[in-house]
Amino acid sequence: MSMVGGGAAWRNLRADRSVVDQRLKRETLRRVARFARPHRALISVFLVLTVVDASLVVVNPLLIRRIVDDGILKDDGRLVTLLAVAMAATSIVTAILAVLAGWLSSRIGEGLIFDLRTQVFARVQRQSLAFFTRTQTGALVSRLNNDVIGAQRAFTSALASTVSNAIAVVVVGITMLALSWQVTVMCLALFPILLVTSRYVSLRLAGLTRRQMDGNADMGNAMTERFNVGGAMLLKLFGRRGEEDALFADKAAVVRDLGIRISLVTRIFGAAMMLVPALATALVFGIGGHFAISGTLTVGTILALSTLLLRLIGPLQGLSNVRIDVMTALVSFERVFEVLDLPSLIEERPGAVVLPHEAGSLEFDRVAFTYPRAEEVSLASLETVARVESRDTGQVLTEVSFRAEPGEMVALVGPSGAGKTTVTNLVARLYDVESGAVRVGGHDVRDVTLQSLEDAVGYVTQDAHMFHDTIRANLLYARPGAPDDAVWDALEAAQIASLVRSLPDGLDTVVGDRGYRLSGGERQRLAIARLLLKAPGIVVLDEATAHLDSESEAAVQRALDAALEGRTSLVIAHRLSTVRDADRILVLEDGRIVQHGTHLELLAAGGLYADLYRTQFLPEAV
Ligand SMILES: Nc1ncnc2c1ncn2[C@@H]1O[C@H](COP(=O)(O)OP(=O)(O)OP(=O)(O)O)[C@@H](O)[C@H]1O
Repeated sequence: MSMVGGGAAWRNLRADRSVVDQRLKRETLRRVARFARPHRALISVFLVLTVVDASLVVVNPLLIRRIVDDGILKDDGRLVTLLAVAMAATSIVTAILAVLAGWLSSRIGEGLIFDLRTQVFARVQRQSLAFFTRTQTGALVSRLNNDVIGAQRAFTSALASTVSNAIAVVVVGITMLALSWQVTVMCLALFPILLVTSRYVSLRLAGLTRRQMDGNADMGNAMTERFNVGGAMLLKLFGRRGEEDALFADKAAVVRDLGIRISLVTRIFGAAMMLVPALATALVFGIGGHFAISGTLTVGTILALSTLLLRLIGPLQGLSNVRIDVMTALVSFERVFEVLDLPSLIEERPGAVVLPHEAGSLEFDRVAFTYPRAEEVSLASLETVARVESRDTGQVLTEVSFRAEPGEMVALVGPSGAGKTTVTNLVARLYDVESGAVRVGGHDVRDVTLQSLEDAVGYVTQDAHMFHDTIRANLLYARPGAPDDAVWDALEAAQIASLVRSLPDGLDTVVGDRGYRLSGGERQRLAIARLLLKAPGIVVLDEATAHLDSESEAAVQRALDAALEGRTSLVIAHRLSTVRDADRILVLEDGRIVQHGTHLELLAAGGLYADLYRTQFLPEAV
């Protein structure tokens, strides 16, 4: 048992036995085989090496027997030397085989992890926005990491240990029986003790380990929630240090107590692992010794038997857990497949047409919309991840119809929660309508390719996200390969060039999470520069509500003028200048358009717009 060490046995002990009760679908096995296909040459070589290595396990005990019986006891010095050299050679070959097999196993395993990871990433990336709003992405990522690694084990540890253990048990068992069937049978009678103990321990450990993992997760969650700026601030503002200390101590105590129990159970198992072979060895020498005295066994045979015995324990114990090992790996595969099979709410229709880049008009035709519920978008098996929420948010948009001709600006106004952001989300299919249609350039957005739609529509949101990367990389995200001239032109038009020029690293300044901290206004102007590089036909814009000082306000305004110039735009308006300039204003209330018209028309008509004007737009002007 040189290749698969005790580590596999330990992992087995901690494995969750409930997996064995799961019914395995034939389709899963077929898909697993499909995943393994590209690696089949490596897997075959690996298996051959494993078989050779497992068979070599009996060579040295047999050499010991010869060395004692024919060499030492018969005073044959030459034979002793020869056999000792043979023993050393066997050990060296075994060591080389182990290294080779380890290398192959990691190539297979890592190759498989790579295949699974890249496919899962691609699939998750193509999920609809709803999936990300409903799923705790951090938990999904760690869960998938574990499952991908669990699945990989099917091919390395599980496969290797099963083959190698089975071969070792057969070869060692036959050799022992051939040497002395009486002694072998008596020794084997002791092994059930080992198997029963290992079963008991694994049952206990599986439960305890699961609880410990839950406890650790609980503790981790408590820390991550409180050790970020938001959580830490809440804690300070409410002066809850004492209670928080006590709560955390409770969680930590659970982990401590479980740690002690796990260690105790582990030690019981360790003691049994030591005791059984020790008792069996006593039997070999006790009974074998008597046989030797009566002349039916040689001394060398007894020594060979006792050595073989020790090499039988690991494989026997490993085989008793094969089912769990294989099933655990396959269940991991199933979980990964589940993600790979997860349909996205936003899929491209077969035969979708390419939307022309300059597609100008935008039309909402009797649009109704309800946000999807958690169970519609997240994974059932990720029940701890998907926040179960049965509450239906109800219809958010009802009968929304309007049209923006090419080059027109339509402004959306309305009280908070009226559905303004929701309307903008439907333009680039971040969500799909429930009924009615959204048309861009006369095409229903569901009939065009996602790529061409995403190219035709550009967004600038209030809190424009930047990757933790350089300004250049963030801008080129909109148009890979754009020359520096184009980047600077966009920065100029977005009124942010002088700031970038003043930074020591210029375009190579790192922004985004933990990068150079941009102010709200700067961030929005950078986002506008990104949009200008992309140069979409339609622009969706959520104006910043945060109060900018008059200088950056003017800069943002000039940047916006550049961004909207000659483009069809849908703007969530927060500024008086925007509503004044808009070709049409839509007043939303509770998901319905209650008024529409130009600024002057609406003011004259009175009603909600006139109220909003007085409370929202007018104070800004004074
Ligand atoms: N991801 C979501 N899932 C479920 N409901 C949502 C989601 N996003 C928004 N809602 C709900 O939809 C309604 C409209 O929200 P929306 O964000 O479109 O309003 P808004 O007019 O943009 O408001 P504000 O001016 O405050 O940003 C709200 O009642 C809100 O609770």
